[in-house]
Amino acid sequence: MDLRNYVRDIPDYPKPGILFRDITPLLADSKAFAASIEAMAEPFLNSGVDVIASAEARGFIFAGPLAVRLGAGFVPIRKPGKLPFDLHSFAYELEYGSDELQIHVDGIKPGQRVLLVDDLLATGGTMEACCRLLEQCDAAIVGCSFLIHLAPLGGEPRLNPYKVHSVLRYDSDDEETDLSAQNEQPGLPG
Ligand SMILES: O=P(O)(O)OC[C@H]1O[C@H](OP(=O)(O)OP(=O)(O)O)[C@H](O)[C@@H]1O
Ligand SMILES: Nc1ncnc2[nH]cnc12
Repeated sequence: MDLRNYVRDIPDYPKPGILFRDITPLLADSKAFAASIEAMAEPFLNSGVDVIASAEARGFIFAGPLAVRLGAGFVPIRKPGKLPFDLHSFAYELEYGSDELQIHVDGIKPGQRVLLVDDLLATGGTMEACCRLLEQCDAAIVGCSFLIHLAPLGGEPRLNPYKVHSVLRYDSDDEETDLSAQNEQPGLPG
């Protein structure tokens, strides 16, 4: 199944010059959604993941099913004003302006093995903030798993030294690579 066929490109959204990768057609198709979860989980099946952590909102869509698939718990990372207990916070710069993410101080126990999940890696600002929050929790970060990686936006180096896995890599606005297909054997169904 070619998951690229389920990602819709919307030019100039949410502002001129941005090519928005719309995953709603993929989410609406049960087989494409299930294949996405499987491909995001695959490198981490034997990694002893205790917890999936993810930032709202689109990350949550993938984090819940991945937690079930990997036999792990789920811990939310949220925008300010959403979590009720004591918090770790991390403020970070976006392309324009700044934002902040938070996690409960007891969401992750020191040493727990955590996989971070999001739908898409662009500049890496969101996932880098998640890494900093997990470091405040003394978590053992197993890696970061994405459905989509927009490689030209330079997010991956910001996640060093952590393992980064993505299912669909886009190297330019009109070129895409299905990384899962690179591992398939020619002639075998898949
Ligand atoms: O790598 P970055 O440049 O940080 O961009 C990636 C982030 O952008 C999107 O979230 P968005 O902030 O649009 O919020 P949403 O999940 O609520 O739609 C996406 O879901 C990632 O979390
Ligand atoms: N180009 C893009 N498409 C969809 N979501 C995004 N989040 C950040 N950049 C994005």
